[in-house]
Amino acid sequence: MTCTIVVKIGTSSLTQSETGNLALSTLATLVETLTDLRRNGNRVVLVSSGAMGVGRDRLGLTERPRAIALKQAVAAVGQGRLIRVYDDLFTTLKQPIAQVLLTRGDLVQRSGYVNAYNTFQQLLKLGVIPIVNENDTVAVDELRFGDNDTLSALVASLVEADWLFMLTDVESLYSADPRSNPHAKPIHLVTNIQQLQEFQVEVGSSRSSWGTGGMITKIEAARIATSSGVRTVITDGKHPTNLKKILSGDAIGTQFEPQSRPVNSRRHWIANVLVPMGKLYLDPGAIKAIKEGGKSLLAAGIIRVEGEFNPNDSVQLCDNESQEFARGLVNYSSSEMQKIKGCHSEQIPEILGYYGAETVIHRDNLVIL
Ligand SMILES: Nc1ncnc2c1ncn2[C@@H]1O[C@H](COP(=O)(O)OP(=O)(O)O)[C@@H](O)[C@H]1O
Ligand SMILES: N[C@@H](CCC(=O)OP(=O)(O)O)C(=O)O
Repeated sequence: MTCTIVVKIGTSSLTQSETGNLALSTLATLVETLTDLRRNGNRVVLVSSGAMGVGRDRLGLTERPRAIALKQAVAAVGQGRLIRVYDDLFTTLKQPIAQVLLTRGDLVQRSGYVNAYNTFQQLLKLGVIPIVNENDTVAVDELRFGDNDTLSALVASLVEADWLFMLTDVESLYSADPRSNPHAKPIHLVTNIQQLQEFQVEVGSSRSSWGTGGMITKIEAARIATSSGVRTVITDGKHPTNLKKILSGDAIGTQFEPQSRPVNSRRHWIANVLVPMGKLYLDPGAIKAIKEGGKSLLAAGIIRVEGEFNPNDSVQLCDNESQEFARGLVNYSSSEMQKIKGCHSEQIPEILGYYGAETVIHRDNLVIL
């Protein structure tokens, strides 16, 4: 059976740890594997990190740049080089590729999201393998994905993938960071993300010298992807041929099973793509009505309002322990919300001086996390 496959490869797998040079044999094997998968009728997307690592190598920098302008300049140097190498390798096999550089800002407008969806569909229909990276050279902090693990999960859900593979420098997720804990045990199957608490998985802060995020962003990516119905695998990037074995049923790496009832595209966009601009703290009655009754949020249930936002912005809904349990699009600005919080809906016209929406967040614009 053919399927849609997104493969994310991290800097740690693309480069040699001792020299920082490109790991050419890994790249060549990856290119051969992806081309084979494509020729067998699958739709394939590659999310490749490496702009910073390759740019650093090209410029002979020995330390990770800290200044934003320098980071953006290094990424600009590296991205061109990286795509050139990919194009040379894929062209040897007569496989067309496309470069797709995205920032979160490109997807936060619903129209931008739909536009990106259409472009990916067209590329995949043409038999092209899109190679995606964050547009590091222009991305500003508030509108960055920040790491390619999150980007790959959002791309996987955007293209309605069946599989997301995150290739890294460890064979799987372990019960603890294997770099610092020699007794860490591999985890083979995660049926839902909450299980990681039961397994008492510790996520160390270590990451490869040019990687971003470490294991924590891979777990968050697995949460996003599985909630959209995408089966997710964390596995070793040094052996890309394992992708075929995993697709044929071998239990290699860590597999995260997709949720049986994935959220639809619009809800996924609200929950994972939009950047929340504020927080609403709710009373227990409102929390219960939303979580158990699937109801809209009314002003009466709001205890506290944080942040500055406008109508249609996304906000986080939190309980009194500051735990976020849902996200939604508001019908009122933060200054209006400060005035109407705790009030009954009938009082709103009198307080604000006009008739606004009856609900603060309509249930169609609310997603339980
Ligand atoms: N529980 C864990 N299981 C496996 N690896 C972990 C864990 N906690 C932390 N890590 C670290 O995460 C690193 C991989 O992340 P990163 O360097 O960002 O890779 P990449 O460049 O592939 O994105 C591993 O080298 C490992 O040291
Ligand atoms: N966009 C950045 C990659 C950021 C990132 O997530 O890196 P990694 O942890 O190596 O996957 C780059 O191309 O260098």
